[in-house]
Amino acid sequence: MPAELPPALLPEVASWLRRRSWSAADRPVHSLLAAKEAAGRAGTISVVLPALDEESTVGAIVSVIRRELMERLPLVDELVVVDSGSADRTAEAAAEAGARVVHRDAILPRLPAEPGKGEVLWRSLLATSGEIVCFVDADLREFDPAFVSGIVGPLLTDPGIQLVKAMYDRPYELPGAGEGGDATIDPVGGGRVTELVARPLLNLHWPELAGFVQPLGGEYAARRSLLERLPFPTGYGVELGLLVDALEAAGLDALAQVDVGVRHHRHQDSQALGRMAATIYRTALERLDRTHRLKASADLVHPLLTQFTRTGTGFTAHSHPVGALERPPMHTVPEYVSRHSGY
Ligand SMILES: O=c1ccn([C@@H]2O[C@H](COP(=O)(O)OP(=O)(O)O[C@H]3O[C@H](CO)[C@@H](O)[C@H](O)[C@H]3O)[C@@H](O)[C@H]2O)c(=O)[nH]1
Ligand SMILES: O=C(O)[C@H](O)COP(=O)(O)O
Repeated sequence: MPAELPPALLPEVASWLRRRSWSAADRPVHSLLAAKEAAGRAGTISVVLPALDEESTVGAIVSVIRRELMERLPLVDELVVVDSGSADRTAEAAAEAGARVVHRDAILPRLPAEPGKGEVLWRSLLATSGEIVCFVDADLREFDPAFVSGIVGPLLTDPGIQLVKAMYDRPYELPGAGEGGDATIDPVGGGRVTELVARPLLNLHWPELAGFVQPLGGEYAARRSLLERLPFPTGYGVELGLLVDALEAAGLDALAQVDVGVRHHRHQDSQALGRMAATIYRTALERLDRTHRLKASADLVHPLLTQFTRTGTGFTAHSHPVGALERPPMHTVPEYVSRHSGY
C-alpha cells in the first residue's frame, strides 16, 4: 500500500489506494485455498498466457504455475497457452511444460483471427471455463507464482472485487544486462509506454484510475461475468480498453491492485513501442468519443499527473500539476506591436 499520499490526489483515489491496494503477502496462499473451497464454482480459476513467438520463456512460466499452483497447492484449475500464430516452437515448449495449448485459429473458426494480443485474450474466454480468468504475459523471466496467487487473492476473498491488476517494479534490462555490463540495467526505467502515454492519458481523462501503478501490465485477473460483458480491442489497446470499460461497468471500488514484486520481461524497441502507443492513444480516443468524455474531462479535475516510486515495501504517489496556460500570439501584445510598428 502506498505509504504516503500527496494532498493533491483526488479524495476518491486516495481512499481507493488505502482500501484497494494490497501486497501478495497480505493473503497467504493457504488462506486462498480455504476461500477458493468456500467459493465453490465462483472460485474456479483459469490462467491464460497469450503467446507470440515466446519459445524461450513460455515453458519456464508454465512449469512454475503447474508445479507451485496446481500440483503443490491446488489453486489453479486450468492453464492454457493461446498461441497467437507463432512461427517458433512456442506451442511445443508450452505443451512440454504442461499447458494446454490452443491455437487462436482453432477457437471460433468461423471468424478469421485478427492479429494482436487482444484478439487472443478475447478468444481465450471461449477456450476456458474458470469463473476467474487470470492473464499472464508469456515473455516474463524469473517468474514468481505470486504473479498469479497475488492477483486472484482479492477475487477469492471479496465478492465485491471484479478486476485486479498486478503492480511491480519495472527495471529496464537490455539483453545481456548484468553479464559484466550493468550500464544496461536501469532499475526504474521500464514501462516506457506506460509512463509516456498511458498514465498521462488516464490521469487527464479518467482521473479515478490515477491510482493504478501499472495500468498496462499484462498480469490481471477478473471475473468471467465482467470480462464477457466488455469489448476487447484486438491489439495492444486491450489493457487500457478493459480498464476504462471495467471502471464504467463496475465502478472504481470493484477494481484493485496487488504488489507482486519485480517484473522482468523482454523489451521491445522504440519503434515497436511507438506503434503500441499509437494503438493505445486511439483506443482512448474511441472511448472518449463514445462516452462524450473529452469535453467533460476538462471539468472533472484540475489537471494532475500522479506517478509512483517504490519506497520500502510499498509505492509512494507523487502528484504534479499539468500546465495548460498559453500565451496569446505575440502580435496581439501592445509592446510588441509598438516595437515592430515600423515594419
Ligand atoms: O500479437 C500478439 C502480440 C503479443 N502477444 C503476447 O502478449 C504478451 C505481451 O506482449 P509484449 O509484446 O511482451 O508486450 P509489452 O511490450 O510487454 O507491453 C506491455 O503493454 C501492453 C499494452 O498494454 C500489454 O499488452 C503487455 O501485456 C504489457 O507487458 C506476450 O506474451 C506476447 O507473446 C500475443 O499473444 N500476440
Ligand atoms: O508497458 C509498457 O510501458 C511497455 O511495454 C514498455 O515497457 P518497457 O519500457 O519495460 O519495455
